[in-house]
Amino acid sequence: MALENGAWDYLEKPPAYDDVKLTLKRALQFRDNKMVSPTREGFKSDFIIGRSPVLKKCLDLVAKSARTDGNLFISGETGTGKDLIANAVHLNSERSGAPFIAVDCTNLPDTLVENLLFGHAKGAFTGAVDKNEGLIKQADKGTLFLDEIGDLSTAAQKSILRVLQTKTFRPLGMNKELSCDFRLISATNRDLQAMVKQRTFRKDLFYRLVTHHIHLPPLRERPDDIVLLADYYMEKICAQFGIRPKAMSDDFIDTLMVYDWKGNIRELISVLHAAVASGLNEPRLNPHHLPVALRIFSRKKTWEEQRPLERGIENGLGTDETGFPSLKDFRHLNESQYLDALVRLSGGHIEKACSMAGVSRSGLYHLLEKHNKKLNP
Ligand SMILES: Nc1ncnc2c1ncn2[C@@H]1O[C@H](COP(=O)(O)OP(=O)(O)OP(=O)(O)O)[C@@H](O)[C@H]1O
Repeated sequence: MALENGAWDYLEKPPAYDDVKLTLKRALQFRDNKMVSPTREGFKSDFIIGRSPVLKKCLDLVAKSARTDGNLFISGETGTGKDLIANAVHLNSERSGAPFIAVDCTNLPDTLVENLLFGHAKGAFTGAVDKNEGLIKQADKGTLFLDEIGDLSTAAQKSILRVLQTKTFRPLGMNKELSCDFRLISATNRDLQAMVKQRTFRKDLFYRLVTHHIHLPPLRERPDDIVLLADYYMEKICAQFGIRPKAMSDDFIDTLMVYDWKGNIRELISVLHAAVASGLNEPRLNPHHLPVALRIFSRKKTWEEQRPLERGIENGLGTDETGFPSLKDFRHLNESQYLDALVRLSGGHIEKACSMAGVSRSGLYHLLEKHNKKLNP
């Protein structure tokens, strides 16, 4: 009844910490998506997850670009969402009622490019028993998305440039030119500017492509988005498995946040799939459900980041000036290690812990909160 009357979610008593956290996170994300910047008013983007400042900036550009009709070029590492953004631009543009035609330019043989893009007339070559409408004609009034444009051969670059300049093309075996009206979006994870310098990509084509340019940041540069994406995809993946969404422990999330995500969001989705499969019968996922290579990477990185400080402490601060910790860091780490030992040795009993440490209850809770630790981890 409560849900029917507009409640966001409900929690069963006694509420588990993870459940409260998950529910609050979802509610905050929902609120954030509603409080979009004025540039994005009316822009449909609830399928694009993330609220890091860098992503928000990109989305403002995406929304602006959707309102215009100039060619858009999207760059970014593999798996950062170039395809997703191209779709969002089309969906939010005036061309959304017409087709969105995507072409993967990887490994397109020269012999096929013209036929694929421009189509052919009946009898144009042996085997052409029917006429074939090429992708450019299919994208008429809509959007043509050339994915991995950096992989186009020189010959194909020339053909595309001509279409962009004249807005006409000629199907194979036809003796007249046809006109076309499409918006071009292109994307690549290669450094197109460097390719122009090396003369492996045409400069004139490059300038035609980049009326608008959006660069999607890699996931490791927006770690806050990792948590939101993990929540979003955890729910989806669990729904695919036909199970309740699994909670993720703080350690699990920390491990994800430290990883470098070379395959970006695509890699995150596949890691979550693997984790769900590995912890299928458990309500909460822990780091041991993650692939070993990922855990080793994250552990090593955390260890290396902490190393100068820990080394300093282990050596009684030694004599080496390099990596000498600030007093604040030194105190913080000592305090944190002290709390770990206190929690362990007191067995998590508050009275015992207070008496061992000689602090008040509120003092101990304050310290635990400061270090993001719990008495009963
Ligand atoms: N911000 C996001 N929110 C939700 N899902 C995302 C987001 N960004 C990417 N994804 C998802 O990540 C996966 C990879 O995204 P996409 O295929 O768009 O990446 P790409 O940059 O085009 O990769 P490639 O260069 O390899 O073609 C897709 O499943 C996509 O839906």
